[in-house]
Amino acid sequence: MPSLKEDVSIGNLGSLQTLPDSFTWKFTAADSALPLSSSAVEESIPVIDLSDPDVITLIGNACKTWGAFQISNHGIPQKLLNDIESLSKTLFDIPSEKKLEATSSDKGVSGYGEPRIASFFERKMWSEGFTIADGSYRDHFLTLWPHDYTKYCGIIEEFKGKMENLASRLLSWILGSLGVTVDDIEWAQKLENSGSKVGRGAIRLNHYPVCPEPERAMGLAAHTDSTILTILHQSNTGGLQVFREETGWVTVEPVPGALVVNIGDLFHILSNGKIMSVVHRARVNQIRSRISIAYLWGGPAGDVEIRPIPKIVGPAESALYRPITWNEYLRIKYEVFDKAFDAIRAVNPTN
Ligand SMILES: O=C(O)CCC(=O)C(=O)O
Ligand SMILES: [Fe+2]
Repeated sequence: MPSLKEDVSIGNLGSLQTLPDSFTWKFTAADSALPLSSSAVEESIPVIDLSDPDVITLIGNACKTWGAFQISNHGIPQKLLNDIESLSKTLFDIPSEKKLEATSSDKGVSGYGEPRIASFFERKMWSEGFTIADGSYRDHFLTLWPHDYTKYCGIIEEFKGKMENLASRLLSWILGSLGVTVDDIEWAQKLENSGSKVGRGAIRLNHYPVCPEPERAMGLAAHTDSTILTILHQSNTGGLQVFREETGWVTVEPVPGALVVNIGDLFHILSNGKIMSVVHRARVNQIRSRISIAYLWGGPAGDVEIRPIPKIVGPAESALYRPITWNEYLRIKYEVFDKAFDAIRAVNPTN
C-alpha cells in the first residue's frame, strides 16, 4: 500500500479523515489552554473601545499585562472585513494544484504556502496561507482569478491603506502610555519629514481547515511577530491563543467586529523590553474551518537603524539591544527564531 504520509499537500488538508503522522504534535499539560469557564473569560485580553477617553491608559495596561488586546470602534468598515474574509475563503477554496501555482518564489515575498516559521518545527502545521508583502501578489491573483483580479486587488489595497492608518494611531497611543511620542523615535521623525512611511505593512491570509484530531494538531505554532505591531481579524471561529507567564495559554475569543492587536518584536526593542512582544499560536477544531487575516506592520526599509528609544531607556538604565536595521533583524529572526533577542543583546550596555 502506498504511504499516504508523503502525499499530504497543505492545499487539501480539509479533506483528510485522519491526522497524518507528520502533522501529529505532542502536547504536555502546560501546553493546553485554560478551559473557557467564566473565570477564564476574565483572564483573557481586554476589549478596548478606541473612543474611550482613557484609551491611552487602557492600551498601556493591556500592553504591559498581555502584550495584546482587542479593539472596537476602530474605524475599519465591517464591509471591508467581510470582503477580505470572503476573498480569503474564495482563495483557499481553489483546488490545491491551482493554489500551488501561486506558491511564493522565495520566503517572505508574496504568494501561497505554509507558514514562514514552518522550518523551525519538526511537525507540520494544520494551515495554509497567502502572504502579500510586495506587488508580486498581483501576478498571483491574475493566475488565480483572471476575471475578478481587479476587484480582489482593490480590496487588498483598500485594506492595506486603512490598516496602516489604524496601526499608526495605535502606535501613538502605545508610545503615549510610555510618556513618549513618535517624534522621540529618531528614524521615524526623519522618515516622516521626508514624506516616507514609518512602518511597512504586509498581509497574511491564514486558513485552518477542519481537523480530524484537533487535540493532537497545531494550526500555527507558538511565535512572536517580528513587527512593530500586528492587527488581526479572525473569523467567528476562535483558535488564537496568547501566552502569559502567570497564566499559561489563554484563548482569545472572537468578539464580533473587534480586531486583535499584538505587540511585535520591533516594539519590544523600541521600548527596551518595557512592553514585550506576545507569544501566540493558533489551534484548530473539528467542526469549523477558520480564517484569520493578519496585518503585519513592520519596520522601515533600508539602512535605518532601530534602537531602544533613549527617553524610554532613561538615565538610570541601559539599552538592552544593539542598533539594528529591520532587514538585519529579520535575517537573524529567521536564523535563530525565538533566540533573536539574545542574538541582538547589547554587549556593553550603554544608556
Ligand atoms: O490565526 C491566528 O489567529 C494567528 C495568526 C498569526 O499569528 C500570524 O499570522 O502571525
Ligand atoms: Fe503571529
